[in-house]
Parts: sequence; structure tokens; C-alpha cells
Amino acid sequence: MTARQAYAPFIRLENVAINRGNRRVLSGMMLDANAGDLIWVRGANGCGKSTLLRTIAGLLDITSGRAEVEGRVALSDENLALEPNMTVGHALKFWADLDGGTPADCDSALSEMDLLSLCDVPVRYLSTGQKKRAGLARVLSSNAAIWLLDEPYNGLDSASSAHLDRAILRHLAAGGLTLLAAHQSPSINITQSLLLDSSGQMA
Ligand SMILES: Nc1ncnc2c1ncn2[C@@H]1O[C@H](COP(=O)(O)OP(=O)(O)OP(=O)(O)O)[C@@H](O)[C@H]1O
Repeated sequence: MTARQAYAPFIRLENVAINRGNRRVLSGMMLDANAGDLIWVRGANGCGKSTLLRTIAGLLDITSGRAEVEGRVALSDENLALEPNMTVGHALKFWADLDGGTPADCDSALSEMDLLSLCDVPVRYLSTGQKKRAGLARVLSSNAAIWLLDEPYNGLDSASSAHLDRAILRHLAAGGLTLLAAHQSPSINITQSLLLDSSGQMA
């Protein structure tokens, strides 16, 4: 959390259930996550990890239970959410502006995700790994207290993974909160893991 964020972030889920279409995808979700926490969300394909992150981001409604999210949220998932025709630099500054970040936040995120040399390249020309790094740079430059990272290491080379780890650690040390959905354990220390079984319940 930076000085610009007045309140400590938290996420509380109490017996949350989420339907998608006519199907119950998640049920019985409980979570109490606070500033400085790194929560690893894990489970088999289709168990509901992305659904959980998208719900906390406010993109999906809960069906029952109680969900409280305090703090600005930034989500990185398979949807890049950067305008394909803008250059990387402009696209990031556009979003940072909306998300409470500054041009300086953008420059440091571009540097951290090794994108400075691609600043003037249209987003649509980026490779898979470069797109992933650009999506993560959007989160890093957002000034959000809560980072929701869906499979953030997929497609990243080892240098970029190490940069991301450092950025997460700095975010946590500054009072941020991170939920990270991944099949592999993160290489940095987690606070707790949230294991979902194949029927979308906490295992
Ligand atoms: N729009 C939708 N309508 C109905 N069902 C959906 C919709 N989107 C996802 N689902 C279903 O919700 C379930 C959970 O999907 P989700 O993407 O959250 O899983 P996941 O754990 O992130 O999977 P993976 O590890 O493969 O990324 C899946 O069974 C999926 O088919």
C-alpha cells in the first residue's frame, strides 16, 4: 500500500456461492485476507479459480453469501485489457490514469517488466510473453492495493518471473494484498493457500 491509499485493504468472503449460467461453480467460499497477505488459489482445471478472482474484481455477482472487498483492485488474467491499436506506452498510461497510477508508476512498471524498448510498439504486435508482461505492468502501475493475478507466470521467462516476484514482495511489504491463482506453487512465501476441489468447494 502506498501513501496514496488511505485504508488497509482486506477481502472477506463468508459462505460465498457463485453460479455461472445455470450451474453452481463455487460454493462455501471463506476467506479472510489482509494487508501483506499473499494468497495462493489453487485447484484443478475448471474448479473456479478464475471465477473467484473475477468475482473479487467485481466482474461477476455472487449468488449467495457475503463478500466484502476494501481497497482498489487490479486484475491480470487472460484478457489483456489493453487497447491493441495503442502503443504499449500509451495504453499503459491510459489505464494508469484511470486506475490512480501516475506516469512515473508506468515508467517503473515498464522498466520492471522489461518493456521500455517496446514502448512505441502497438500492443497488437506483442508476442504472447510480451503481452503477459504488459498485462502485469498494467497491474504494477495501477496503484491498486489488491492485486488479483490469474496464472501470472504462464508464458513468462525466468527473468520476468523473478521481476514479478520482486514486485509482489514490494507490494506486500508496502501493505498491499495479492491473490494469485496458479497450478504451481509460487516461489515466494505465501500466507495461506486456498485449495478448491473439482466441485468448486474449499478442500
Ligand atoms: N460464462 C460461463 N457460463 C457458464 N459456465 C462458465 C462460464 N465461464 C466459466 N464457466 C465454468 O465455470 C467453471 C470454473 O471456470 P474457471 O475458469 O473459473 O476455472 P479455473 O479453475 O480458473 O480453470 P483453469 O485452471 O482451467 O484456468 C468451469 O466449469 C467453466 O466451464
